[in-house]
Amino acid sequence: MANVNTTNSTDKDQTRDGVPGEDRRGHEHSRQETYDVVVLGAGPVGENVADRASRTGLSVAIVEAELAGGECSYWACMPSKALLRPGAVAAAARDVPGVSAPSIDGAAVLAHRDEVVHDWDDSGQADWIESTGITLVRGFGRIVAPRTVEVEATAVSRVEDDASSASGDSASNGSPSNGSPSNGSPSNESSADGAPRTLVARRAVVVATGSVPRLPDVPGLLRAAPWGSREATSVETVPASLVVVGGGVVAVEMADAFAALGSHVTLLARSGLLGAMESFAGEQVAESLRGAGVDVVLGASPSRVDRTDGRVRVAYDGPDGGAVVEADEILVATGRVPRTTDLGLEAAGLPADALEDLPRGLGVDATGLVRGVDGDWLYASGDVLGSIATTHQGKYQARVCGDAIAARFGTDEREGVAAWGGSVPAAGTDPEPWTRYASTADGPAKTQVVFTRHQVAAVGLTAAQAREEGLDVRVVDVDLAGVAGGYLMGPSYGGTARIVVDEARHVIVGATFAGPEVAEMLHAATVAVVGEVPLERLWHAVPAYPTVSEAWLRLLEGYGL
Ligand SMILES: Cc1cc2nc3c(=O)[nH]c(=O)nc-3n(C[C@H](O)[C@H](O)[C@H](O)COP(=O)(O)OP(=O)(O)OC[C@H]3O[C@@H](n4cnc5c(N)ncnc54)[C@H](O)[C@@H]3O)c2cc1C
Ligand SMILES: NC(=O)c1ccc[n+]([C@@H]2O[C@H](COP(=O)([O-])OP(=O)(O)OC[C@H]3O[C@@H](n4cnc5c(N)ncnc54)[C@H](O)[C@@H]3O)[C@@H](O)[C@H]2O)c1
Repeated sequence: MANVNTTNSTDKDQTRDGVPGEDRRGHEHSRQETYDVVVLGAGPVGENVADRASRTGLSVAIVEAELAGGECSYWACMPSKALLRPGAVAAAARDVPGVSAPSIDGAAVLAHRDEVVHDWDDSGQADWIESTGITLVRGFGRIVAPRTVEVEATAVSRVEDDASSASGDSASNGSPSNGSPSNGSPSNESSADGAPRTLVARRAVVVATGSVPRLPDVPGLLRAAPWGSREATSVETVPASLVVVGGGVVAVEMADAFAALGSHVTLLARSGLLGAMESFAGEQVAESLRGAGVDVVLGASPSRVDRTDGRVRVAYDGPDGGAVVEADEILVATGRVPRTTDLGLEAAGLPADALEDLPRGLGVDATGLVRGVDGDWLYASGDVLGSIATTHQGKYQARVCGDAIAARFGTDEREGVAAWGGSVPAAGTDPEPWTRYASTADGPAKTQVVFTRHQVAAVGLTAAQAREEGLDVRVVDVDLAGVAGGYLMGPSYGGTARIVVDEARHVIVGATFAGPEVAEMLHAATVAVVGEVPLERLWHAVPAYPTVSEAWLRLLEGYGL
């Protein structure tokens, strides 16, 4: 068991701040180092927390078991979008009169994907981390006592084991997480002799360990070597045929990408597509996928999977009594679960109900502080919370969490921070919504874009969700084909824009856009929702002619303004 260094606050103990020390007390082979903050997981969320927390003079270590930059950079957001873009561009070009038929070179697309993920080499990310003064510790971290993390060198296999079955998923992205991916050949291994390192956090430990795919319990599935999203996004040879199981974001995006790359894709969804969004979104994406040659089977649940002679056979119950579909590969995209196992959270002093809830994620307040832990030293952000699983919302939580830690424990003045938002609330005190240290937007203003060629971009509540919350809402829809900017995109351009208006306040509480290239329409709606801009004021925001954004004019006219 690691020796817990109980030094507090500003003590400069045997190990210098943030610098690996020579202290070997208590553990036979363990090195003990003391930092103010230890972050578990260097995905986009962990990196952002670490960056923010370090800005008021706190020493910060970040522990990463695989690649700095996380799932998003190497196996999720970035490679998936690199695989999706060619199909969308080709479809858009096909719709413009006078443009010769575009073709897709699969090998070139995969080569570009390799560039986007920096050949799974995270040295750029590692360099960025080190350049900020944060210490990157390579290895698998586990909480062994309050404020104490032990880091084991055998990191890569442990996280893969955790993802088990289908595969682990992770991704990276932008600023902190914008650089290059890594390759799991650590530059900062947990210790030269392979012995665990013990990291003591004087102030806070932040769990940002992400999520892993969830596999349904279907007979024969595991033996059929199914793909998870990692296998799909890192594919080296495009299969001639692919069965995709699931109707969520991963399923529709990957079905679209592989269809564009030349696979014959069958998508089996147990209900409609994109069930968490407005129903027209899933219906239009299904139609678009069918147009791209995908066999979309709705109401289909796999009952048995077999692989023989390299071919996968998937029997499913569904329309007309079900059927069997055959393909070269099967991708399972049936959701993700927070990565909370084997993190030693039992040693963290979580209350019994929180321990029971761990498979569903860690419960935090609006600053990211885990509820019910003595001493208020445990924080969490991102996919591991089990609430929202997108990089941008995770990074938003991370900015709030990192800033709250920096403000609660830091010593240096942080330029710019005092200028807005006031003082940080005491640990355990809920901050006021929409104030500096509250991740309020996670509820009423969360955003998501689905990057299929017929995109879906949504913010806030669907009409059904708003009604469930007891709001008196009015819904306005506009056909994007009727907007001059839409017509100019191409004769077959079409889609839908919807706003959900809270009639009591005359503000938009939700908006959804479905159609080619609508992603960039989203932020205007997000600003309207977060700003609670009254419709009568929004009326003065004049969209330029002839852009697809003129849909806003039609939406307000549809409302009666
Ligand atoms: C196919 C796919 C496509 C996606 N596309 C998008 C998109 O376009 N846009 C979007 O916003 N979101 C997208 N997402 C979601 C996005 O990838 C996640 O929301 C995001 O990666 C979450 O970031 P995170 O830092 O919480 O977790 P992760 O990115 O999973 O990072 C967690 C990190 O912690 C490390 N780790 C775990 N346990 C330990 C441990 N014990 N010790 C040390 N390190 C540990 C892992 O190795 C990993 O690097 C996509 C997801 C998938 C699967
Ligand atoms: N563009 C993006 O922002 C993006 C892209 C990909 C993934 N992500 C994130 O990654 C997360 C995971 O994506 P996902 O698509 O795996 O999950 P999801 O929750 O979006 O969809 C899961 C799908 O699997 C189905 N399903 C669940 N259990 C099943 C079972 N036992 N049998 C058959 N079907 C079953 C559900 O009905 C649903 O259609 C999401 O939270 C998403 O936000 C985001």
